[in-house]
Amino acid sequence: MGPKKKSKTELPTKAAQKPSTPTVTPNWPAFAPLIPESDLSLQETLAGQIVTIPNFWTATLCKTYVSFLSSLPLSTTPGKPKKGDAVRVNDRFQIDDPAFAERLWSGTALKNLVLGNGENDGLGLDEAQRRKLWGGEVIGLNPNIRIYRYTKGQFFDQHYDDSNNVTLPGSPSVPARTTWTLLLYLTSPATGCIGGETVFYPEPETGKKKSREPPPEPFVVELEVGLALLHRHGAQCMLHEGREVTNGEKWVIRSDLCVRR
Ligand SMILES: O=C(O)CCC(=O)C(=O)O
Ligand SMILES: [Fe+2]
Repeated sequence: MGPKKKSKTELPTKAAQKPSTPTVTPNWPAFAPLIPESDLSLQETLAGQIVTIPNFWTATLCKTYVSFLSSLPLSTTPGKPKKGDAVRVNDRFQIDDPAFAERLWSGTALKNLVLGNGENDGLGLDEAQRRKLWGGEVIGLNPNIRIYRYTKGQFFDQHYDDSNNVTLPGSPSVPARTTWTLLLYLTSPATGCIGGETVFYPEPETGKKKSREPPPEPFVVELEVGLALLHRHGAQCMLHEGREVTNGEKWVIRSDLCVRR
C-alpha cells in the first residue's frame, strides 16, 4: 500500500505555493453551539485507515462558518497543475494559524477523543494501540489550515496526501510530523450540495501472484454536515479523490493530526 513513484500527490503546502499566504489571521467565529463531548465518539469506518466523528460540529455552527468563510479571499486553484501534482479544481484559502489549529484541537472534542481521555472514545484502545493507530504521540493539529469551496463542476482528482514535518509553536516549539488528514465537512445534500463525496480506493491484496480476486470496491464517504473525517496519510495513504460537485456548494476545513517527531 502507499504512494507509488509515479503517483500524483497533493500540491505542495505553504512556502512553495503562490500566491503567498495572508498574514492577517481571520476573526474566526466561536465554536458554538457544540454537542457535548460525552455524546460524541470515534467510529473506525475502515480499519486502520478512516475514522469519523459524526456531529463533530453542529449544523448551526457549520452554517455560521459557511457564511463567515464566504467572506474570505478564496483563490481558484489552477486547472492545469505542474507535472506530478493532482488536478484539483476548487477555491481555497490557506493560512498558518496555530491559534485556530489549537482551538480546533482543544476547544472541541477532538483532542480528548483522539487521546482517549474521555470515558469512552468509541474505539476502546489501549495506549499502545492508540499510538499505533495515529502513528505516534498526537500533540495537536497542523497550523496550516486550508479551506476548500467546490462549486458545480469542481473536484479534487485522485491523489495521495503527503506526511509533512511541521513545527508546533510554543516555548519551546515542538518538532512534529503529520500522520492523518482531517477533513471537516460543513455541507451535504441537506444543504443542497450534490456530489462531492470523498472516495477512497483500497489497494488490492499484494503478495499473491496475479490474484483472481476482483479489485476491492471503492470506499465512498458521503458528505454529512459537521462530520469530521480522519484518514491515514503519508506512506500508508490510500488513493482518494473529492468527486465532482454537481449542484450547490461543498465546503471543507482541512488540517492534519501531528505527532511528536
Ligand atoms: O475535498 C475532499 O473531499 C478531499 C480533499 C483532499 O483529498 C485533500 O485535501 O487532500
Ligand atoms: Fe487528499
